Amino acid sequence: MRYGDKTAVDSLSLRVPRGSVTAVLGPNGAGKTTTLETCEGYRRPQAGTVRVLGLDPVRDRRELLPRIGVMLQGGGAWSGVRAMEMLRHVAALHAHPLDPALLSERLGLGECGRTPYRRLSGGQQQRLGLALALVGRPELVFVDEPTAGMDPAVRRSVWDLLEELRGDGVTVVLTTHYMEEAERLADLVHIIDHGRLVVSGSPLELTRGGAVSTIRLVVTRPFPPGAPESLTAALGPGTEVRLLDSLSLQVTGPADASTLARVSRWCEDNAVLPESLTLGTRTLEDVFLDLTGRELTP
Ligand SMILES: Nc1ncnc2c1ncn2[C@@H]1O[C@H](COP(=O)(O)OP(=O)(O)OP(=O)(O)O)[C@@H](O)[C@H]1O
Repeated sequence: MRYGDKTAVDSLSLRVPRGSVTAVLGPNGAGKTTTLETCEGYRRPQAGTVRVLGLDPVRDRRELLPRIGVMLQGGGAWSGVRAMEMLRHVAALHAHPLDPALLSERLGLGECGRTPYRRLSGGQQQRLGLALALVGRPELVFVDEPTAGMDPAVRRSVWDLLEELRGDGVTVVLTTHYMEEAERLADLVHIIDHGRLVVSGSPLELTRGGAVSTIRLVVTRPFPPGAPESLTAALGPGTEVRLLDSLSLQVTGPADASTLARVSRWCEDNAVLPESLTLGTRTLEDVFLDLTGRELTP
């Protein structure tokens, strides 16, 4: 997919298993929304093929639309329409809708049912957007940044709902910036950057790739100059040391007792007083950084 000279999605090849939750993860401008919009039939691919439930999203739109739900990143409702009015309207367009009252209750929209769309808070607009995507009992739902702008409690209730959908056999494709969201919800994560696939796998496969883990060292006074290089030399091959800030660094490599002992000996030899030394598995953030050399969330 190109916009003028700009290539937004480039030779991207993804497959989403039925009944799974698939997360498309990537930094701003990676091409996530363009990918989703192409699957939803809003954009015709300039090259390549898209099939959704076996159908062509542009050519077979009439057949496909009743079977999918779409939550856009913003908008999707008239500015003056009241929340419940909109939900009931969309429900009425479907053959076997969910009960709008129950769904709105579930998403905590009860108290703002009479509020015009433009006066809803960002989080309420998001929840209404999700309700609109789900009310027609879709087989497959596309959700673009479903919990952006939501407070943590509401975000968790949306996660519960998305998990229930999977339990009911609904296929969920979501884009997200939140690592925690992808790690918690997704069966399969596709990390994309500059419109290309960087890596795919389950969160566990990606974060536990081999025996690689991290050790995080936090110290009480700033590290001496050249600390990462000297620690790298002390640890030997197979480990990588990255300064996170003046008081903390991260070692990536085999997080075993011998590496821990060497880190601790290096602290002693360099008069560095550790405040904490913690072992952790890698996050999807680390995976992205390793593969691209850049941060996922700026
Ligand atoms: N309508 C458009 N016209 C021109 N360029 C566009 C258009 N839509 C997107 N782009 C560009 O295409 C690239 C991919 O954009 P896209 O919105 O698909 O990324 P994204 O991963 O969804 O980003 P975000 O996380 O910010 O939503 C970006 O560089 C963006 O600036």
